[in-house]
Amino acid sequence: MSDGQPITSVDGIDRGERPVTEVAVGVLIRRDAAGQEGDFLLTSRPAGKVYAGYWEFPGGKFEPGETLEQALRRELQEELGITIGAVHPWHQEVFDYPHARVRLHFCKVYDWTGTFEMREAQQMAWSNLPVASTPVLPGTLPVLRWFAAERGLTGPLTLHDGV
Ligand SMILES: Nc1nc2c([nH]c(=O)n2[C@@H]2O[C@H](COP(=O)(O)OP(=O)(O)OP(=O)(O)O)[C@@H](O)[C@H]2O)c(=O)[nH]1
Repeated sequence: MSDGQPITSVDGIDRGERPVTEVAVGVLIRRDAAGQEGDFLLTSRPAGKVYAGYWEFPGGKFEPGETLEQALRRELQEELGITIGAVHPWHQEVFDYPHARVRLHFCKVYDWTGTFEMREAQQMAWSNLPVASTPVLPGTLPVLRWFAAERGLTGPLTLHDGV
């Protein structure tokens, strides 16, 4: 189920009703002195996970009883070693992958403390459009579209994916 939200199938296959896994995703953004949004942080998926090596925004699944903010705070601490400040929910999307149906709760984050540590041996890249770190996860592409719309950009979203 998806609570009536549109579902995007990554491969065009309709798998019918499936349980939805809630995922908290952090879109960390650097702002300039004037407060304008600039680079955003992408991380690569660690070896051993589905879509290993693909680039995404850091985050992960809610644990039982967690709120969105709690899940995001915990995931970014666990994966990156940072403590985030305010969480700004931005967009939600439901994606149907062969391995799972996920509802991605994308949140903007502008403030954090601590030093970035790649605790899952992933890579990180401060990025801007068009994104050079490819391939990106299918469920990550909409974020690049939203950035392009907000920033009034019409060119390619990535340098190598042909999108
Ligand atoms: N973190 C993250 N996950 C995404 C994004 N886009 C997207 O489709 N996903 C999907 O959301 C799910 C997140 O699961 P995950 O494996 O990263 O979560 P986790 O860290 O809790 O993993 P684990 O507890 O299974 O090890 C995956 O199915 C992943 O393919 C994204 O931008 N960021």
